[in-house]
Amino acid sequence: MSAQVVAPLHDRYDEILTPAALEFLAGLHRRFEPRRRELLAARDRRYAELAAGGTLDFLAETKDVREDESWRVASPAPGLVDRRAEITGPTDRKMTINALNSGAKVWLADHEDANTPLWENMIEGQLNLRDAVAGTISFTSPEGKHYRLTDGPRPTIVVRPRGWHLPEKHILVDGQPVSGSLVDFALYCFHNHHATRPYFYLPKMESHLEARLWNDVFLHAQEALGLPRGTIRATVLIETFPAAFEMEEILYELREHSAGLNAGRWDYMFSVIKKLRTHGDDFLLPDRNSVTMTVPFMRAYTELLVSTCHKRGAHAIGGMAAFIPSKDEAVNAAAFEKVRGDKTREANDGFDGSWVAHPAMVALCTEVFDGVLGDRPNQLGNTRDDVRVTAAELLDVRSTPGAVTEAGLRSNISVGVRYLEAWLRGTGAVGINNLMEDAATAEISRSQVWQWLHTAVRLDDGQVVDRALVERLIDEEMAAIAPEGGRWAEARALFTEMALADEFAEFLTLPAYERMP
Ligand SMILES: CC(=O)SCCNC(=O)CCNC(=O)[C@H](O)C(C)(C)COP(=O)(O)OP(=O)(O)OC[C@H]1O[C@@H](n2cnc3c(N)ncnc32)[C@H](O)[C@@H]1OP(=O)(O)O
Ligand SMILES: O=CC(=O)O
Repeated sequence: MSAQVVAPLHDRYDEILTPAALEFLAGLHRRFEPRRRELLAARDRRYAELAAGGTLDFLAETKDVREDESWRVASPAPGLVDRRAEITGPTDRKMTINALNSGAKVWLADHEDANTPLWENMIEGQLNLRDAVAGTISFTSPEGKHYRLTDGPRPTIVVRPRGWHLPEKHILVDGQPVSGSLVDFALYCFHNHHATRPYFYLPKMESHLEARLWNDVFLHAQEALGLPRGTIRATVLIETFPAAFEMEEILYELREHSAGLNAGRWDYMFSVIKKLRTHGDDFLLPDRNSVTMTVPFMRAYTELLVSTCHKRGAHAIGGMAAFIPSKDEAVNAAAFEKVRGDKTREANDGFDGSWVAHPAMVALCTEVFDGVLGDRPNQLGNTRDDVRVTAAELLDVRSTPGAVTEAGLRSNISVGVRYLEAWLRGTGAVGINNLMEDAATAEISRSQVWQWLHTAVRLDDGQVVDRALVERLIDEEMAAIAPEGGRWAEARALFTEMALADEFAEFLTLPAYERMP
């Protein structure tokens, strides 16, 4: 039996949900679902060890991989040699065209954190990707503005599928929901491998064994589709605390298919909070917006990422500065200055390129990397032999300067509820207070509220965070938002539930997905 679709089939959905594509997906599901489940259970076991007082360290059992100087990842694939400016964003039709016209070298086409896994988003996203790859995509907005692809070089498309934890409840195999990761991977790969090389950004992995699972998925897919080994390429986001201790092993597992690593800073912060949320002051971060990339634990992580990548011939791609353009001139100038500073630090540290959230920032990122790369397509030769990062440095969260404040608590509440409201409506990335907010940044906000409450943190003004305070601030922040229409009541209820519950929700997207039609 093939995969079964249990959701409405709108116009053109039959072009994506073809019998052959569903058969391919069902084959992947049957082969890999038991391992996916086992690896998710392994995450839980590892967390239980941490909660019981354990710590993170480089793995003893993979020492040989780290100490073997001889191996390298595959040479950079066509379209992925020069990655100095990468734009990220959802795959809705208008933004797909805007991203492809942006002048970036790469477009991260996001089926993950900048997207809501609403059924329509997922399937229409695949249609948009297919039309984009074919070069036929166009769009007319409700206001009558026409969008089409401009002439000139276009970014290489790199699709970010959902993480291993997310199910796709609208497609069943043998009565079970399939993995969202496999749906996004399979449908894109199946429909586009004739016209383009299938490239991916892989999110939220917690171990090299999860990378091994992806590698086996690639091997199987290549064989099933008649593609030469190594055609599929993947850049892995190092964005969980455990993965920072396994960067080299992750490259090794995917070496035939590797296109490097990316420093997914926002999810990384979320993971630091999540994994050591009950460990007290040693792992207590100050207000979200005060944690910069230059604090010791973030610096250790990015330095290790660049040196690990370049030692193995892999690209190191920088992360997202969340400042976005504004209509207010002063705010806009400050946003560009902050992004310039961030990209300059990354380029000087040896990154080969970096991310921007908005087309208006592509030129800035390009200019900064041009300044360091010049005519070279990347700086893989900058092996950063000066870098030595210890486990203790990766774990040094305690040295992060800054305070936990009522303003920070309020901001976390306000951002968390606003983001959830947009998410429930089907929008996965929004601008709030001149910052790009997506699932990763919102995860930090709601996790800090949980952590500060459940460990009774004392704010800088002496107040202790307790249930009464959080409930009062939720009331006040909701009053300030003055919500009308939309899905505010559900967003507030979900945020409150996640903030106050004894059990920490592993991902905000899981309970939110249950509330989605
Ligand atoms: C932590 C991480 O995982 S980061 C990676 C995931 N996050 C993302 O990818 C976020 C990407 N960015 C975005 O989604 C958007 O920039 C937002 C939501 C933050 C702001 O979007 P808007 O409010 O539409 O911004 P703004 O009004 O300035 O946009 C101007 C134009 O640029 C377009 N645009 C803005 N960002 C993008 C983008 N990333 N890709 C393509 N087009 C974009 C808008 O669609 C709009 O087009 P139009 O003029 O043709 O209507
Ligand atoms: O996915 C990227 C991040 O910063 O999180």
